[in-house]
Amino acid sequence: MKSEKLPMTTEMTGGQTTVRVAVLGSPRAGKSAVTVRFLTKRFIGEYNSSEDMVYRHNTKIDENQVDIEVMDCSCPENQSLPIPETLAVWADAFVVVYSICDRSSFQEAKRLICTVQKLKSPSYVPVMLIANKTDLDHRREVEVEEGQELSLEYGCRFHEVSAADCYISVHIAFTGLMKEIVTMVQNQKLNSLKRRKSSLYSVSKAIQSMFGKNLVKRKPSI
Ligand SMILES: Nc1nc2c(ncn2[C@@H]2O[C@H](COP(=O)(O)OP(=O)(O)OP(=O)(O)O)[C@@H](O)[C@H]2O)c(=O)[nH]1
Repeated sequence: MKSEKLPMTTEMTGGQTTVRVAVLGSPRAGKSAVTVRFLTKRFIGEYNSSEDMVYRHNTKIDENQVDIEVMDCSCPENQSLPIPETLAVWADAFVVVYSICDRSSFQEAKRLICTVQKLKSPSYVPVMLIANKTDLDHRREVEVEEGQELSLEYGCRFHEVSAADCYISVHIAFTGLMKEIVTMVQNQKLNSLKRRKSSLYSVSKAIQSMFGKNLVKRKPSI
C-alpha cells in the first residue's frame, strides 16, 4: 500500500460532498474487480495490481451530488501489510474484500477490520465486509454464516457478491455504504454548525455580562 501523499479531509462544499473509501483485502480477493464493477458496471478479468489506484466518480445519492474517491489498495502476494496511518486519516470508510474460495483471505479480512477500527478509534468508521466470487460456490471454503458472524462481531455491513456475475449485488452493497457516509458527513457538518452558533451565543453572553448591555436579545434558533 502506497499512501503517503493523500489529501486528509472529508469535504462538503455547498451541495457537493466528497466521500473517500479505501478497498482492502488479500491479493486476488477481487478488490479491483469489485471496485471497477461498482464504478463502471463492467467486469474486467485482469488488472495491473502493483500500484494503489484512486478512482474518481460523481453520482447522485439521495438528492446529493457526491464525488466518490475509491482507493483500490494493492497488496503484494503473501504479505499482510500494516495499514498506513495516512490512509486511515484519508478514508471516510473501508471496504474489506475476501474470496469465498480462499479461507486465508477471510482471516486477513478479520485482521484488516480489527486494524481499521483500532486506527479510527474512538471514532466510529463505516466498514463493509464483502464476500466475493459467489459464482464459484462449488469451490466455497467460507460459509455465508461465517461472514455474517464476523460482521456482527465488528458491527459492520456484510454482503456476498459476485463481481464477475452480478452488477446489482455490488451496486446494492456500495450504494448502502455511500448513503451511510453521506448521512454521516452531513450530520458532522450540522453538528459543527450548531457548535459554532452556540459558541457565538456564549461569547455574546460573556460580553453582555461584562458590559451590562443587552447584546443578546434571544437565543438564535439552531
Ligand atoms: N470467478 C470470479 N472471479 C473473480 C471475481 N472477482 C475477481 N475475480 C478474478 O480474481 C482474480 C483477482 O481479481 P482482482 O480484482 O485483480 O483481485 P485483487 O484483490 O484486486 O488482486 P490484487 O490487486 O492482486 O491484490 C482475477 O483473475 C479476477 O478475474 C468473481 O466475482 N468471480
